[in-house]
Amino acid sequence: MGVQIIPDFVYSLIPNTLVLFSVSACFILVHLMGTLFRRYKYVRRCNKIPGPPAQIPLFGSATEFVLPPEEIMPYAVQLYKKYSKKSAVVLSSNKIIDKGPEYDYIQPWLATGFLTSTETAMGRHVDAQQKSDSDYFKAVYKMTHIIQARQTRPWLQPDWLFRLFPLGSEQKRCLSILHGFTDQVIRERKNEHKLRKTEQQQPVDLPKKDDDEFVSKKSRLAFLDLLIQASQDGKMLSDLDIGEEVDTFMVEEKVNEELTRVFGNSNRPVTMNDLSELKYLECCIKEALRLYPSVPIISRQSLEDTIICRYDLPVGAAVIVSPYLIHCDPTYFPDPESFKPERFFPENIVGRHPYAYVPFSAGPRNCIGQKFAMMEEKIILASVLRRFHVKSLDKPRKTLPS
Ligand code: HEM
Repeated sequence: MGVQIIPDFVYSLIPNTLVLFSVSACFILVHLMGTLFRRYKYVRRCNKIPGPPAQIPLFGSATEFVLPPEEIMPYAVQLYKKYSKKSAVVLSSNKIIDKGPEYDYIQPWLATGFLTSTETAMGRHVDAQQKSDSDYFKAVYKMTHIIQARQTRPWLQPDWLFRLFPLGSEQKRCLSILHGFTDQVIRERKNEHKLRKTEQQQPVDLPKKDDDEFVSKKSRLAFLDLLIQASQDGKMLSDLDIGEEVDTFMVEEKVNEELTRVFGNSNRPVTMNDLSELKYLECCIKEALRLYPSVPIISRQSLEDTIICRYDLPVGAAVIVSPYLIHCDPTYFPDPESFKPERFFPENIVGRHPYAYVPFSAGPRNCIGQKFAMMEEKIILASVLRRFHVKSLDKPRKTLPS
């Protein structure tokens, strides 16, 4: 039987290791207690702000939003109706100016390619609407789902922890599809540019493109007869459906009248002067941004302790402002679900709360591109509507989530 000899210095190390271990454990414990106590004080301060009571101590109301993505907005509407008794101006504050952490989860996708990879904006057609099952289309939806999940579930928020969950590997897979597509688009566009350069060096007589014909008023009116025919005595389209189509048509008609007044029958490009004339079109764009704000939720984080509406908001608190909810508030926009460009006529905006309409946010962190965006939309819409009669295949939103 062999005898194992343990050197003396190993014995001398054991008490030292024990001491080190105990000191570390104490240190961690004290640190943990301190963090929990700070968190307790923080949640206690936040709980004085009207809102749903915390379900799990120390989590505050964060767990309220651990819901399937499609249920988040309807629930937010309920909370808004219940608790939004006072209007507080958060967006103009210089203390609540930092972007909230909710944006971090969009970063891996948006920062590296989302803006350049949407559909036909880059001149390449994804065919997503026809091929709704395309990998790209699925990846877009999956990514929005993952972002929402991370925004509402604290355990998915630290990057290292998120990577351990199946959603972490799912995100990796989606990003490789989305970025792969972007890279391909850029490659193709570069090749096209190269080709065009070569063509320019060897000029050829291209056949002249036919001028686009305006859709005549007569044929636009025939559209109504078509609707009535299509209704087949209410079997295909109800009176309500026809009514909606007629409302849409009336708006279109007004836009078309304005376009005809400004451009006549000319096919000339849109000028800066024209843009200031297209007042009704501008109201239509504003109304569309009211009902369907591109940024439905804005998140901010307070830089220091702040008082809002007499409530104490501790430093670091996340504040969510929802243009989507504000825009649907009947206090500011009666009959909020209806598309009524007239709401934005100068006489109708008199007296409206200056923060009741915030599709471009407001205050010190508002959208720096809003004038450009409005001009761009006007030019594109004017150019398309002068030549085509457009009909959405999507039904307008029927009812607000209750
Ligand atoms: C209809 C089109 C657009 C809408 C609805 C829109 C809306 C918004 C909103 C709501 C914000 C604030 C987001 C937040 O604080 O979380 C924002 C920020 C911003 N937008 Fe836009 N935007 C549009 C087009 C543009 C364009 C065309 C540009 C650039 C040319 C642009 C540049 C920016 C920038 C740089 C910010 C960040 C400002 C900051 O954080 O200080 N936007 N936009």
